[in-house]
Amino acid sequence: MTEFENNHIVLITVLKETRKALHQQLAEMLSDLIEIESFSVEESIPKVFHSTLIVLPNKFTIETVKDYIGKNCEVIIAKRTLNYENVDQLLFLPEGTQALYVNDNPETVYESIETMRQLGLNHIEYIPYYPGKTNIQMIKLAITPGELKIIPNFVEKVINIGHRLIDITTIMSILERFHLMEEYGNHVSERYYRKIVDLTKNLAKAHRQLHQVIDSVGDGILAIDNKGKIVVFNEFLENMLKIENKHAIGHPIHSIIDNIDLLTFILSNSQQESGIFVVNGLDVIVERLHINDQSIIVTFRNALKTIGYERKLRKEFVKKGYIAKYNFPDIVGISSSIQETKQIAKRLAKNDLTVLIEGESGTGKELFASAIHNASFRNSGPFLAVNFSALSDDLVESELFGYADGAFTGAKKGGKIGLFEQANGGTIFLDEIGDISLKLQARLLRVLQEKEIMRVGGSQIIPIDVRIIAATNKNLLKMIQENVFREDLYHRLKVLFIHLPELRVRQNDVELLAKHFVALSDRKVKIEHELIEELQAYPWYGNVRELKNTIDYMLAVRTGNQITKNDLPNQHFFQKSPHRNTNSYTIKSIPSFYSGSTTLDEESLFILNLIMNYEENGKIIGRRIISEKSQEVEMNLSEAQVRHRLNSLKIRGYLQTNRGRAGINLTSKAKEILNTNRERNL
Ligand SMILES: Nc1ncnc2c1ncn2[C@@H]1O[C@H](COP(=O)(O)OP(=O)(O)OP(=O)(O)O)[C@@H](O)[C@H]1O
Repeated sequence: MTEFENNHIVLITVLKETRKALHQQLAEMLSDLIEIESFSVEESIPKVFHSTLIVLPNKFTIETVKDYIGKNCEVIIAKRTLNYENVDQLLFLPEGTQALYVNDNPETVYESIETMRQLGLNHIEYIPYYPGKTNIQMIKLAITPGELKIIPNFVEKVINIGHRLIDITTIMSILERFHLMEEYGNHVSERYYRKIVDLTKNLAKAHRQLHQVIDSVGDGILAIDNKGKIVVFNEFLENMLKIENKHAIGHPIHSIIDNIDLLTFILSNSQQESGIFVVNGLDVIVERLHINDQSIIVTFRNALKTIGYERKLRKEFVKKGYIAKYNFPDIVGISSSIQETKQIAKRLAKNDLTVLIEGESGTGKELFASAIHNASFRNSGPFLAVNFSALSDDLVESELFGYADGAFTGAKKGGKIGLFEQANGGTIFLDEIGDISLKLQARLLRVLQEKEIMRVGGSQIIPIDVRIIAATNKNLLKMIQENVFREDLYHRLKVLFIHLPELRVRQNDVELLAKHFVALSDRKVKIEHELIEELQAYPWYGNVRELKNTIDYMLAVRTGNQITKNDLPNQHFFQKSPHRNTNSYTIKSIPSFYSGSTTLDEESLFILNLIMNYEENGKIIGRRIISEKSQEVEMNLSEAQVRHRLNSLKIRGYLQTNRGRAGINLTSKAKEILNTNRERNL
């Protein structure tokens, strides 16, 4: 799957009006999280988009706009729903009113009429109308979702119910695509429901039919007025709670809900605005909103069925299954650094102590953990890989430690066995250990010290026999200084230690790895020699995983039996340097061959600038000085990294080594770029 560079989406529509309406809606929901751009064919679309998440208002638009959708784009076709805010205008029409329903194509016309009927707005007789329709009835009243331009002339009165809105599941898909779901999903859905809630307030005053609007929402909705009486109780909730609406409306909330925890939650003013409860045997996500400090609105979603993301996250949590897939021979690399690391890891495998693996993302931490397990005496036991970045604290805790019978509302009967217990006799791999809360750190420390666990809400001590391998791509020492990681836990974890070298300091592994990944998919494909040189010169901030993704991409787009420089993805594909905000250079971190223009990554630019300064002052500069200077701007390049950069700059024609004198010289190509950049920065 392509990773897009920024949280950025482009909405493309045919008509300007649709663009404006949907842009406004997306902006209301998402603008603080995602940058939204929008274009319409009517106003003109300025360019072809690449590596972009494109949102289209319906499937008919694809054909019209397909030429603007370039390489590596992903398209989300929005699901649309009636704009509930505006339908109240229809309620006051007398029974049997005839109205043209006007939209731009037959399919949406019939679909919308169906939705209107489902909403209970069937006191109106809808007559389909769309451009090109034959057999037209001259009706004087028209209803349209924003398509004012195509209303036929004979119509005298138009009710514009506004453009159909993008529905919540599409909004959630967008969030998920940028991995924002876990953190912001609730928050955004709250905004969405708030709209509906505002509507409910109007509705209460208006017409009983409006309840059907509320009923059409696929979640339970309950509203309570300032006296604690129920004012809205929709059909979904009737089914969920097995209580008829007429027995709920007007009654105090406590006469309807007898689950004390749920009731307390609904009526409390606490910060927590959502929780998981068991309602009639179902796991339900309940969200609470206070409106004007007086009324309360509560939504009930079936945790497993509705959006289903909690379950997905759980799956993600134990994402790699229960078997260790990799062995030491699967770890490819001829560089001395990787060879040495493998030797050390093999020795550690024979031991049963805790291991901490440190390394940037994509350097192969999980690969090593798996190989260590397989080479250890525990290899016939389970290997469980858990990733801490995926779930909330409470869920992590119950997943890891399990819970006792009746531990909390929603706890399954008989309790649940946690991952530590499941890993008994084997190894548990705790990935992204730097992401766990201090509370969990304390629990984990106890596991390491005592080799025993206690289930959440339980009192029984359960001994466990599990080897722990932890991994981090964060600087735990720095986190200790910042008081967000416990020092005692760090030492317990780091009994044995492996550091995995970044791919950019083992340039000589690139060729072998590239060939390895090609071979994994199709042995017959060759790699062009020049491409290998380009790959070796690239800094690979996403390490081996990024190289693998790049090769996979090229294998997919190649035309012949060889992958070449022409198959390289464009610049947005690549992960940026983590240092990209630490200095003020304007030229971004993409080497020239990827962007097609003369751009340089910040580190290379920093090095070239430094060499120029030294040259201008008649001084000689070497690797050590460059490395030291890089520490001053927190770029922290080791001498090996500097050597690698210098080589790469040489290959790309920015540097030459002058045999007559010691040191390195800039080429005219480099000087030109640096001078332009200086002018730009002035
Ligand atoms: N030396 C290697 N030889 C072969 N494949 C490798 C090597 N190093 C990494 N890989 C591959 O690169 C990908 C990323 O590796 P892995 O998941 O182990 O990285 P990681 O350091 O755990 O990443 P993260 O910190 O992001 O979880 C995997 O597909 C893995 O198989």
